[in-house]
Amino acid sequence: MNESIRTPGSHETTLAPDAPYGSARPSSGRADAGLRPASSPRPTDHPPVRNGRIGVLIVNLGTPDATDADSVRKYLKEFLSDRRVIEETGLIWKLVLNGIILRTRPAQKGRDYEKIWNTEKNESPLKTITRSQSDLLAAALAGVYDRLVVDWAMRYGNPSIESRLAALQAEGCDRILLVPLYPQYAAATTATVCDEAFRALMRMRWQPTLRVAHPWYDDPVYIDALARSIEDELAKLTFVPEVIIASFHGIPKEYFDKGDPYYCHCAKTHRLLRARLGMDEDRFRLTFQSRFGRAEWLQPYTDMTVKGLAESGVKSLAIVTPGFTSDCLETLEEIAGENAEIFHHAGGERFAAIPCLNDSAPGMEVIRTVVERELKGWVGG
Ligand SMILES: C=CC1=C(C)c2cc3[nH]c(cc4nc(cc5[nH]c(cc1n2)c(C)c5CCC(=O)O)C(CCC(=O)O)=C4C)c(C)c3C=C
Ligand SMILES: [Fe+2]
Ligand SMILES: [Fe+2]
Repeated sequence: MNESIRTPGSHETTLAPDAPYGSARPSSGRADAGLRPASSPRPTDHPPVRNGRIGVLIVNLGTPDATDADSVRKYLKEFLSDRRVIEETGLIWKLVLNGIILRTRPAQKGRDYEKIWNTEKNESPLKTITRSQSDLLAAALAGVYDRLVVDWAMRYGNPSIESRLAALQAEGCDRILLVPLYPQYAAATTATVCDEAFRALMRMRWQPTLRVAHPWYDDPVYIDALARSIEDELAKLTFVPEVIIASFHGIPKEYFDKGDPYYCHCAKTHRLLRARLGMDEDRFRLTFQSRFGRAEWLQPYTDMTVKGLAESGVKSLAIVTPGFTSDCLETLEEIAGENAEIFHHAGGERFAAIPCLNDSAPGMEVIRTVVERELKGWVGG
């Protein structure tokens, strides 16, 4: 198991059938005894199966194992071959993916990952933070519930969802709460975590019962945690930003047109957070970042907004990224790096990127609230 696991020790039970399978004592008294042909084989007991524990698996998007082009290519190939992410599956897309994207992007992105890499642990910040969230969640719940095992996985790359579900099952978890770490639902993020988990279950004889956490885009605990963290971070700055942008990862506009609720979830988070911070729409903006490919994505785009604000005379700007549960390439490199540069080039003077909730106390309060709510009926009274 990962380091984060709390092992409840003696609480597991080892399940064996109440009587040897196929026991054919002539008058066993069992209701089905008469149904078994006299000549039926008599296998021995099935192997002991541990059960009775409850698993919590938190899952984030994924990240390459290293910054070299081959590692990034492997990660991007898995990611961009997911039909929940790129719905286009035609020959032209396959040619573009294999002939252009996977030839050029891995080296480029590898250099970007190098800028933010956690050299001490030799892994990306997304991995470091997700592991820490799992460890802290396990510690917070340790004294409250027995029989609980907390673990973490990545949708793409390692540790895989399949490997951690198998590990939880081997630990005796016959009920598992899956927590895709996305406050706002999108098919490209939340649904693909569920797809992957259920694909793993397809290969299991005795499937654990699975629950999936509901997205928490409008949860008062989440909105309050964001607001408190933004207020604290703003108080640390040497300037008061004229404008604050709430930048969410985008999706293609076509996915929204087809019914994905992601835009609505982001818009609601933004509206509630703006109200909680007491700011008007000019001061606290909603934008979408990380556009990929040439199709239209959700608008307004973050980079164009940042440039436009600087060009129109805004000198100080802060960007928050409430859709990311932890800092990653998209916040540390794209926002704190690229967008800071765009702002300064266009005439801006003071720029701040506000950290994500990460494994901070308010951030952990959000994850813990979501988990405890979803565990109701499985634990406690
Ligand atoms: C937070 C929600 C996210 C949504 C929605 C999302 C949609 C989405 N992403 C891509 C393409 C890429 N995203 C990449 C990185 C990345 N994306 C998210 C989150 C969401 N993506 C995170 C947390 C990360 C960072 C991972 C890390 O290691 O730090 C990348 C990889 C980097 C790159 O090559 O630019 C791609 C590609 C699409 C196409 C999409 C919606 C359809
Ligand atoms: Fe993404
Ligand atoms: Fe809607």
